[in-house]
Amino acid sequence: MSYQKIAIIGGGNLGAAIAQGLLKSGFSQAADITVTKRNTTTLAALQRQGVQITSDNAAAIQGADVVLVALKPYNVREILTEFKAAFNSRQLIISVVTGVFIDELEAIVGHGLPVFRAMPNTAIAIEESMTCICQKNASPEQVNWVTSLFNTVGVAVNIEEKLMDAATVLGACGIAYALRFIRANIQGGIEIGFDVRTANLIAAQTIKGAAELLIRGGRHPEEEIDKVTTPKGCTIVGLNEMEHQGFSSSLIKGIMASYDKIITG
Ligand SMILES: NC(=O)C1=CN([C@@H]2O[C@H](COP(=O)(O)OP(=O)(O)OC[C@H]3O[C@@H](n4cnc5c(N)ncnc54)[C@H](OP(=O)(O)O)[C@@H]3O)[C@@H](O)[C@H]2O)C=CC1
Ligand SMILES: O=C(O)[C@@H]1CCC=N1
Repeated sequence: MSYQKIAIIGGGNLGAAIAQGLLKSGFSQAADITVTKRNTTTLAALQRQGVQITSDNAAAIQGADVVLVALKPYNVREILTEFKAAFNSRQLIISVVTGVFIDELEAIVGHGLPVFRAMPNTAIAIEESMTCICQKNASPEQVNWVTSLFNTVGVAVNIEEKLMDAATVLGACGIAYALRFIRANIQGGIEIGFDVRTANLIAAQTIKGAAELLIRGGRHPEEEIDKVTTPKGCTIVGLNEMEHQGFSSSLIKGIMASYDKIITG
């Protein structure tokens, strides 16, 4: 089993970020990565690093051991169907497309190929993705290979396909939610006296530290919150005011709205 040549079909925000992560981590050599897109001008930076950039999906798929599909949900079926003749029985397919089931992809690419769905996030560009993976038709070796790919560019976890939509909301959309939380901290920080650059640094590093406390310590957030909330102190006053304003509730409702959008289309 040799999976060296990777074709990323759809080099947009996520496809390009995956190529960057594969390069940066050393998982792939630039010459082994091909990225496709109709307007290739936006991929000049990858091209300068030696990645093959093309609009020729058929050639990219034919030359690949692994075809990683990063197209939009609304045109993925049509595009894969157009190029279905380019797939062969030795390939492995990975789709990062939201809401498109393995059975649908399998029916298009044929050959009984191992088909994976992966849900990374844009932090894959800096090897810090959280990636949820599920699969069909794959051997344990193939599962290990795909898992190790995503572990190289962050942290990977294997889940059941029925949880992929939830993984999309929590892990992939979650990047935007976390960044909006950081932005709100910056806005508050400016109001209490910091310039934007300093507020940005303090907010981002503080949130990174909070996340690391959970990841390294394996703890529940409330255990760490208890260590910060001095009785009669300023933290609990701030927290309670945030909750009076619906902080946790608004986040949970946002997560549910996002999930409903995937389910209902
Ligand atoms: N962005 C994110 O954070 C995440 C996205 N996803 C999923 O990943 C997928 C991609 O999302 P995202 O990268 O944000 O979307 P983008 O729109 O940025 O990327 C899709 C790319 O596909 C290209 N494309 C369109 N038609 C073709 C074609 N015929 N051949 C080759 N390329 C084509 C487009 O470029 P052009 O028009 O130049 O061809 C575009 O750059 C989606 O399914 C999304 O749900 C999953 C997790 C996170
Ligand atoms: O917003 C979206 O639909 C995509 C899926 C996950 C992140 N971005």
